[in-house]
Amino acid sequence: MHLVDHLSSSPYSAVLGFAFFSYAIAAVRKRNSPLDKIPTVGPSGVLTSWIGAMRSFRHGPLMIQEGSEKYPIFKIPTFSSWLLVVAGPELLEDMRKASDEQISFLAALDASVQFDHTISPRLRADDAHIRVIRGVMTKNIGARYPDVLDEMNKTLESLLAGADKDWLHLTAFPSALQIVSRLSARFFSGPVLSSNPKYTEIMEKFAVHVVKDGGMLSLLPGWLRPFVSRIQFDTEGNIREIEEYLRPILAERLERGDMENPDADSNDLITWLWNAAPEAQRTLHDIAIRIIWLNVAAIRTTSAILTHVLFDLAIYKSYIEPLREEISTIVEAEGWNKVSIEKMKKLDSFMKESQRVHGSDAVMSDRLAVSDFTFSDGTFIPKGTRFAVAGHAINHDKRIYSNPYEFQGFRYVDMDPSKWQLASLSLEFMGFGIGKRACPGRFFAATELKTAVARILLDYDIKLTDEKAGRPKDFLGMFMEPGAKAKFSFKRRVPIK
Ligand code: HEM
Repeated sequence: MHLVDHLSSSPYSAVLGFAFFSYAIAAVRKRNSPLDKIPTVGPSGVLTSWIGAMRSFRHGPLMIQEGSEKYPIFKIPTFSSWLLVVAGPELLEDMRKASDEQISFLAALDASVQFDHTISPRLRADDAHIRVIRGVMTKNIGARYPDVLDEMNKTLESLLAGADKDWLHLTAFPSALQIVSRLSARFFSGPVLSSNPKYTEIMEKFAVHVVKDGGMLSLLPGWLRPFVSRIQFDTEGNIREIEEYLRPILAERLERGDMENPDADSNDLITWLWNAAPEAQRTLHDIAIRIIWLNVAAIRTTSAILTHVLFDLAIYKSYIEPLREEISTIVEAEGWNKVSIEKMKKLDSFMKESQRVHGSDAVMSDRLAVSDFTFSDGTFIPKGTRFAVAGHAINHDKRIYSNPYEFQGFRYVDMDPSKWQLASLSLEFMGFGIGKRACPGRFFAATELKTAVARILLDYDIKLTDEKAGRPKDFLGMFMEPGAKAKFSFKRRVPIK
């Protein structure tokens, strides 16, 4: 029998017919899709894009680097959908200027971290916590600086207690997490909670839970999410525990009438959030979930940068002495305070370079088009499209940086501080995001991080525990992860006073 006759008279014909029909529909749909006009990195055919998805799974950051060098906006195939990436300066400027009603940061964030299940749907009720960070919290960094310094000293005393006589080996990222969660807890909610390891442990657990479990839940159908979420993490139980820690503090302040005129001890996030919240959200629960979310936003990001900076100090040792000299000269003349920390320009530059080279994800600043959106070059994306910025590629663009892959710790020392300080925003540096929803905590993060590194540099020597193995690989998929297991070692260089 001829092959065609065989196929047409066998069950294969039905399968083949169905496959051909599906392919034809997919091809027509694809041709009509507005995204089809946007250039693709990797194969873009209905079937071949699966090969591209496999490539992007293994080498996504490289494909994004390639796309950024060729196009201002492009897409790469992934297993679930196209990943749309913006890299060109004019298009980034369009994103910077766009309103939340056009492209939404929160809708994109919510889609990936699933707030309803990982923290609470009430988080969406109001933006009070964002107003607080941008306003009263940032204004109070100077006034509250002594707490940051005191907590840093206490944290180092306990974390590095074994480093007096010999090298102490510590797993890098968890140690940075410990430092940052204590500093954040002290600044956010005072010394009683920052010195309570159970409180900081729950906050650290939330930081992992929201990102990891949220990401996993987002891949499941909506009806399954509440069940899986309950199996993964006892969100409600953990929130209740945080409420119990906050309850006596809040009750005492309300009884004393401290909220309107906070003294030094009650001038913190608990009071600020209470005052900023609309009446209906002045509840223990609402304060607790907002503090949890701000901890999540603050802890992982800051700990990752601290780890990268400490790795870079251990590797580029020639920077250590000039940095120590700068820090000790300024501290001897002016003491430890927010202004003296701001004057540490070499330290600022070193940390910014560390963030540039190692600290940005391949794609970041996700947005969701909540209405149809047209970029200034005419590129159209329909309502409902998610897109992101080529963070790592922009930070390694040779049109912006000379020798972009070379670590130059003092690259920004003499550059315009409004654009090139650690906490500055610029479309040529992707660290704290872009536009109206750029990180509101960046000023606190910069002060906290510089204090931590300055204290460590003055009192300790640092090296990679396994110098031969070198620095761990940066990327885990599209994300910059500072290596979960890598260790660094510390040894005290000045006696304890
Ligand atoms: C080095 C440390 C940090 C880094 C690298 C970082 C980075 C970022 C980035 C990239 C975004 C998204 C911006 C965008 O999509 O355009 C963001 C948002 C945010 N960050 Fe940070 N962040 C850091 C520290 C902090 C700290 C310490 C806080 C809290 C005090 C904080 C609170 C937030 C909040 C609340 C948002 C969401 C803003 C909104 O809803 O508009 N971050 N951060």
